[in-house]
Amino acid sequence: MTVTASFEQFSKKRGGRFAVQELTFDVQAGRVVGLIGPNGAGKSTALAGLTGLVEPTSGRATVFGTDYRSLRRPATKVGVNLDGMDIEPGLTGLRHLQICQLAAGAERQAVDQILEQVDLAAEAKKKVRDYSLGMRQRLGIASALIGRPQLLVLDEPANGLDPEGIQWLRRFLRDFAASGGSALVSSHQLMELEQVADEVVILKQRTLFQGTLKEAKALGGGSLESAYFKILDRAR
Ligand SMILES: Nc1ncnc2c1ncn2[C@@H]1O[C@H](COP(=O)(O)OP(=O)(O)OP(=O)(O)O)[C@@H](O)[C@H]1O
Repeated sequence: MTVTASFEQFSKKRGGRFAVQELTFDVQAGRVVGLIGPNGAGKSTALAGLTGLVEPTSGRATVFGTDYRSLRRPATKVGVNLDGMDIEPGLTGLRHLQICQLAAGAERQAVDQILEQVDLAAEAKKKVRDYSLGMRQRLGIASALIGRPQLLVLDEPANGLDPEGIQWLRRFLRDFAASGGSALVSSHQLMELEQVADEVVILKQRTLFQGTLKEAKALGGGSLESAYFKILDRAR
């Protein structure tokens, strides 16, 4: 199995205390891994560490066996959409994606293909300020896809999506994994994650659980949500 992302004893102190402590797990090709935990658990910090936006205090987080920052054309390997990666509201969706395409060194035709893929072709010439939250979310995913990466790192991708959008995201992630891609996805939407993840990591500064979705659900009598609350309760 090919490991596409790896945390090895990854720890990060923020504001004098550990936001994440000794996080260790791998993401393998063809797998969707869900990263869950309460607000402030360190999920965004872990994803930022993986994508070179924060330096670990100790340990490592790597993609394809190396630091994200040392990848030559990172967007062709790893597609990233994190919280706070705001899109300039005065640009059209099309223009935003063209800029991403140039920055990624991707082919020009990728822009139209990916707009189709995320169902935004009809709204591509609208300004981002006139997009709904769900449309902005899909544009963010489009930006992550522009370099045709093999690994996706997505922070709360289901936020703001309507039921159709959620269904689209689920199908998209399953197809992406079926074609050999992998994804590390943080989410608060446990019911949603239950539909899409192969593996689950529950984080609250430290790892409280890691295993397959099946193992997690078994702990909660068949429900990821019940397992999640049980595991958090035990850790109190
Ligand atoms: N730039 C920062 N400076 C100082 N502390 C920070 C910073 N960013 C995050 N933190 C702290 O690190 C901890 C983890 O935050 P983080 O955003 O990684 O959690 P999260 O699991 O993504 O939360 P949420 O689900 O609310 O998005 C929190 O205690 C937070 O206050």
